[in-house]
Amino acid sequence: MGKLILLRHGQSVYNLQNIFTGWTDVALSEKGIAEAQKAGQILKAHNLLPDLCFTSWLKRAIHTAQLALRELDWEQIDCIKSWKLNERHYGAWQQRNKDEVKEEVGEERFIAIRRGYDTPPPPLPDGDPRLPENDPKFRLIDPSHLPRSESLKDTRRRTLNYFYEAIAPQLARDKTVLVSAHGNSLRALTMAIEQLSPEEIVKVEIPTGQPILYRFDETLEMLEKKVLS
Ligand SMILES: O=C(O)[C@H](O)COP(=O)(O)O
Repeated sequence: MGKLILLRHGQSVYNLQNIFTGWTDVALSEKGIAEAQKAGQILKAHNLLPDLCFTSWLKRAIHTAQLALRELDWEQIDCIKSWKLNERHYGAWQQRNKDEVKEEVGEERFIAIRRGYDTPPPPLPDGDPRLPENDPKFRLIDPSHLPRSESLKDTRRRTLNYFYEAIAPQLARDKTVLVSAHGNSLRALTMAIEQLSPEEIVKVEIPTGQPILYRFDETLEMLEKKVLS
């Protein structure tokens, strides 16, 4: 079995401003660029040269992969992009300040939605300019698949389908695979890989720009997890 490296994008400009991002396509901050470059240096120090990479359709993840691979002097590999690795869709919370939302809904509901498993944020209403169908980037996707809000459970369904369909076969071919994605799309994958319960996933935070290495047995059971530094 190959090796899997999960990498959450570097800090984005919305992370910096404490704003819910979800499918909003924002750039990396200066710190985020430095974190992505550092991730490449960390991979180099551990002698980890990916055979191929996967990213979402969002530029903070795409740029993180590119910056890390440039740092590794390893830009020739294929980078396959899928919207199924996008961040969880944060519904009507997208583009809103996290503290203001917390104040409005109360801490308990805020944590249940933000870190819990099956409660989505309120969905985007009809006609909202933040709806994915208004973003030309998503014009090729069947509109019935485009979310208006997602729980972690919804995010897990699409990321895990993609994992088994596209990523796991590469691991079975002994490839070293880099996946550059997002806090919650990676929490969804982590939950499945580490077989965590809905109660356990509440406490899991994925740091920006820090590669996480997994090794598996022949049946894709996790053998080892290492947070690389
Ligand atoms: O989409 C976002 O706002 C962030 O990427 C992740 O947000 P969270 O840590 O609040 O879930």
